Amino acid sequence: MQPIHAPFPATRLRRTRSSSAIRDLVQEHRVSAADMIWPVFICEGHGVEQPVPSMPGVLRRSVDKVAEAASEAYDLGIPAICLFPYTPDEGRTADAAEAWNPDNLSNRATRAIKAACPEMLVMTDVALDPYSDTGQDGYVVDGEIVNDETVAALVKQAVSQAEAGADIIGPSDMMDHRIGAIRDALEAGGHRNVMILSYAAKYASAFYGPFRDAVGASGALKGDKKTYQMNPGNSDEALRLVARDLSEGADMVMVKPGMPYLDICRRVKDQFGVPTFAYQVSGEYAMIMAAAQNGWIDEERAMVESLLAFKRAGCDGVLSYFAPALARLTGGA
Ligand SMILES: NCc1[nH]cc(CCC(=O)O)c1CC(=O)O
Repeated sequence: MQPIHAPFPATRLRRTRSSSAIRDLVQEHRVSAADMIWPVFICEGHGVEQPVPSMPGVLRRSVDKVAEAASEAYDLGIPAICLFPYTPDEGRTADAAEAWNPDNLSNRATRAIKAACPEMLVMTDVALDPYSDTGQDGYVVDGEIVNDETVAALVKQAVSQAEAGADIIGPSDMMDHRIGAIRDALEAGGHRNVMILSYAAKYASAFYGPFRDAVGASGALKGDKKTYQMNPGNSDEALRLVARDLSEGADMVMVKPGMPYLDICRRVKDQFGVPTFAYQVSGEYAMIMAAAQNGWIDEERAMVESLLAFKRAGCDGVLSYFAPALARLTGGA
């Protein structure tokens, strides 16, 4: 795009910045509750709301409390919530069988949210890390994260989530061919309208640290995730992953983390034109909150500015722990 540009003073670009009214009128991008998917942490118990120390303002909630919070969030204009279970070490096994238990924490929370607020879209996480004794997203055999055996387990996990009432399945594991395998199983099981939001371009990132505390995975994790999550030095590879996942039946795609990867968001949106999301992950949230709590930046302004960046980069929506705070600030959809 080449803007027509008359020489000064015919053109004074400050004219359209000269009052709040004109600034609002010419604003290109906006972010509101309607753009948000809210990630929440669930724990066992009743009436539990437990702060996550490395994520100020974020709680682990028991199923009853998560259902309550989901209804409140929907009333604030947030259309979707994404569930992450906290599993204590004793709940983790070599076969990760809890992942497809119809009564596991995630599936109980899905049913409770759907009962309390049927309109709220429930997104669930497909990966073995909350349930594996290694903290890895896949099975480990002789030190290798084995792909195909893991995919078979992920399919069982995804089907159990769909049966519990999940609207959006979010495979975050980065195994090859899991989207195709899950899509086939959903079709075969009659779950034709269950959507898949693929964590298509998920990087092996230092910014997941606080999340691993929140779900109890920090102590469990052995090694790193570099043989399946992406190398932060790559971007063409992200486009190949998105193309592959779309060809296997993903309805929507995600780039993760968010702020360090806005170039990837833009390339994905430009190249594919599909519903594109970014995950502003735990470490990004923690950085902003830590600086704000030290009085070094303004929390509200930094929050809005960081979320607006995703819209400008071409994202249709954002997964962010700031969702309720943004919704309260902007007054809903
Ligand atoms: N399947 C794991 C998973 N799903 C979402 C996150 C991170 C989210 C965040 O940091 O907010 C992770 C962490 C990881 O890959 O180790």
